[in-house]
Amino acid sequence: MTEPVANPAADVPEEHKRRILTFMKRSSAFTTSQKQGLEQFGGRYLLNMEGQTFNQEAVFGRVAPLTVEIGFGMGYSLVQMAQAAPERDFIGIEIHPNGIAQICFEAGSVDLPNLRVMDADALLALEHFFPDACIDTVQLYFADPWPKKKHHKRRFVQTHIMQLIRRKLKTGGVFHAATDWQPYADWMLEILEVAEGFENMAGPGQFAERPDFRPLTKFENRGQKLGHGVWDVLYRKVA
Ligand SMILES: C[S@@+](CC[C@H](N)C(=O)[O-])C[C@H]1O[C@@H](n2cnc3c(N)ncnc32)[C@H](O)[C@@H]1O
Repeated sequence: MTEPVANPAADVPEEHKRRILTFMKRSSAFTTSQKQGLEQFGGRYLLNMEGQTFNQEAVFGRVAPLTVEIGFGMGYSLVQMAQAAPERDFIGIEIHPNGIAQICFEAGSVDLPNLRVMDADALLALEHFFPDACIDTVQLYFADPWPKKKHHKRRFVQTHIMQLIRRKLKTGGVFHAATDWQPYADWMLEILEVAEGFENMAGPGQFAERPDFRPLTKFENRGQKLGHGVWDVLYRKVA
């Protein structure tokens, strides 16, 4: 997997400049479907977190098990997951404008009722938008591995971020991550094995079997073509 390429023209909001970011903001011209995605379906699928607190009943018209995906990329696999699990609600969080527009198009094209999307840094969304103990699953698939040592601080899986996720998960809720970058897989295992309030669902020190419910993502597919392996970790919040 390659590191994201910096786009000097991309605008970085002031509040992001002072924090360690887990992403590099980049964007390209919208395709016709991406334009259509925002124009036709943005109103239905985009959630605005400004001054708001998440209320599942108000957003989805029901209370159902809730999955939040951090960094869904173009969103194809998240749409597939939501289609395959109509009994659950899904919220995808992404900062890549093309991905946000694309997922609106994909979801709108199949009239998907159980998905919403946030154009936000997931760390800010988790901290400010979601109440504590409201999420059943947080998933993080093929997150940027930030392979250089000086960038390890930008990896999403960090001890303090796992405690933020723990706070937002219900007891019994699950954190699920997958990566095709072995050093990041080892890094995640090392952090999660000692993370307070979590237990490894695969057994101490073990990676999990690839679960059937996780569709092949765009980056997983890319990794497979490069001959990379894939590592899943599944941790349950126990307290
Ligand atoms: C390597 S891509 C993987 C995309 C997708 N999950 C896949 O497997 O194809 C990682 C994505 O995470 C997004 N991302 C990274 N940090 C994020 C954050 N703090 N909030 C929202 N999205 C983030 C990036 O914009 C990027 O699209």
